[in-house]
Amino acid sequence: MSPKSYRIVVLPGDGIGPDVVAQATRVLDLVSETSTSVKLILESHDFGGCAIDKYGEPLPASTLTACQQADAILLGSVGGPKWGPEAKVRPEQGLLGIRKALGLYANVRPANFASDSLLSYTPLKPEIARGVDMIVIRELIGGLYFGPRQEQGDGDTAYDTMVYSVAEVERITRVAAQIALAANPPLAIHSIDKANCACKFELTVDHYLVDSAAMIIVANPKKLNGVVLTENMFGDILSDETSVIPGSLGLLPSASLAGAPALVSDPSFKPTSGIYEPIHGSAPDIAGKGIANPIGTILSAAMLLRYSLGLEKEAQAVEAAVRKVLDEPSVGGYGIRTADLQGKATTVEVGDKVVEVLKSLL
Ligand SMILES: NC(=O)C1=CN([C@@H]2O[C@H](COP(=O)(O)OP(=O)(O)OC[C@H]3O[C@@H](n4cnc5c(N)ncnc54)[C@H](O)[C@@H]3O)[C@@H](O)[C@H]2O)C=CC1
Ligand SMILES: CC(C)CC(=O)C(=O)O
Ligand SMILES: [Mg+2]
Repeated sequence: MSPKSYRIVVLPGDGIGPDVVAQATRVLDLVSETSTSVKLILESHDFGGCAIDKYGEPLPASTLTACQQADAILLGSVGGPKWGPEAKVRPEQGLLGIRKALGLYANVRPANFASDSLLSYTPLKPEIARGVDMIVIRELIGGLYFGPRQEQGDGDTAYDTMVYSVAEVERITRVAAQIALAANPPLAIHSIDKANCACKFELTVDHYLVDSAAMIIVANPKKLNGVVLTENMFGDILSDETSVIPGSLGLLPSASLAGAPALVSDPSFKPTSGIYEPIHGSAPDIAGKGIANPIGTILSAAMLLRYSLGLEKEAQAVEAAVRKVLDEPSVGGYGIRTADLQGKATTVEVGDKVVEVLKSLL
């Protein structure tokens, strides 16, 4: 039987985006070369600040069309000082625009990558960081980032509004419940600043206000183990905060989906398109230096293999390769970590090692 072809649109974006994406595409290319059942066809498109420079807009129609037709999308990051707050058009508008256009309301951000070997990099006490296992479920196309806003009077007053319909709250709550129920035993749901409707499911649900939740994430994060369900801006802020637990913003991946992630173990499994990206931004302070940590993007590629292509075995192999590279400093004879984890390795060297280890696992 000829291999099944999947079309992956790659949006490297700005700043460190192209560097970290280049390492994740090496991983996808290796999966494609090794597999007898699938072939991944990767194609890059302009998106973000680099698209503004070329076409005057961050999300050109050709990029959007390619994304609409893709089986999955891998994204780096967009933005930077060149297109700052004073700019007429901003890269971030393209990011919000593509999420909205593709209806990707469910952003899944696992913050469960801490391991004993990473504990020395977290600023938290090891006993506080050890054993944290939470998944942030962030509503992605509503709330403050999309509500009406306006300047008033002579510009000395302005408003932004956080708007949610009951239907929007219910659908993201359903995703959180499905993720919680897919685990055995089911995970607890911690709803941050929402009165929700998970009572229809046999699940433990508790509620926190966002200010105290922000404190708990660093003071006693295990209290939030399970699914952390929250709205768009709170999820954006809290998920960056969760990266303190494994030790770096460069480590954490995400999937943005138009529903609950499908699981291959479910007999009704149906792959779904989505955007896969690290949770960090374009990191202008280290852009161009070749030292960005590519792990969050490589782990995003693993999520892509799992949720959009149904390649669970390959996804696990990528995750295992990353674990080996981070957790076993003896692999290759030196600790392969970038500067954010107090290492000396370049972005490419980390990619080299992940690819080398992955070859032995696929
Ligand atoms: N999804 C996206 O494309 C996102 C874009 N942005 C945009 O990125 C730009 C920069 O935003 P910042 O507030 O500086 O946040 P940022 O996430 O880009 O960087 C925050 C800090 O984390 C470090 N960092 C981030 N990723 C890293 C990695 N992979 N390896 C090592 N260190 C890493 C940076 O060097 C910086 O010190 C802005 O224009 C912002 O709007 C921000 C977040 C998400
Ligand atoms: C433009 C921002 C909302 C991007 C961001 O920080 C994110 O999605 O995490
Ligand atoms: Mg963010």
